[in-house]
Amino acid sequence: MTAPEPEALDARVLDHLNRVVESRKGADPDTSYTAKLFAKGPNKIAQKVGEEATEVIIAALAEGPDKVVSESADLLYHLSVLWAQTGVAPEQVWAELARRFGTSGLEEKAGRAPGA
Ligand SMILES: N=c1c2ncn([C@@H]3O[C@H](COP(=O)(O)OP(=O)(O)OP(=O)(O)O)[C@@H](O)[C@H]3O)c2ncn1[C@@H]1O[C@H](COP(=O)(O)O)[C@@H](O)[C@H]1O
Repeated sequence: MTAPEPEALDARVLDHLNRVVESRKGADPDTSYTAKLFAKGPNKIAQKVGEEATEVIIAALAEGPDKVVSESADLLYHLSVLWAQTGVAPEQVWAELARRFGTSGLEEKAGRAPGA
């Protein structure tokens, strides 16, 4: 799959990335990093998401905005692999984000069951 069209260089790039990631299921691990991650399994994929999240934190606290950009891209890519591996369609995440519009985070927190 080729790069997205220039007019899609906004959040739609995530949909393009997710399709590329899905297309790597069953691909040759010698020619695809994504296929290699799928072959290593859920523990490795989850570990990579944790590592990349930590790298975003380090970038934000000590390395500056350019590094935040590149580490965020690494995190979103690995999250895309995790969604594909767990059978989550990106549209489910988009729908959940959309559902939350109009509800303040403070309001949502106040409505949680005790201890949740
Ligand atoms: N966006 C990405 C992307 N971001 C980061 N990475 C890879 O993620 C890895 C992260 O680097 P690390 O140093 O943390 O990982 P590592 O030490 O090599 O890995 P481990 O030893 O921890 O497994 C690097 O190999 C990066 O190249 C990505 N690999 C692929 N993509 C996208 O996925 C597409 C398909 O890639 P392939 O599956 O490799 O064809 C690419 O065209 C890109 O669009």
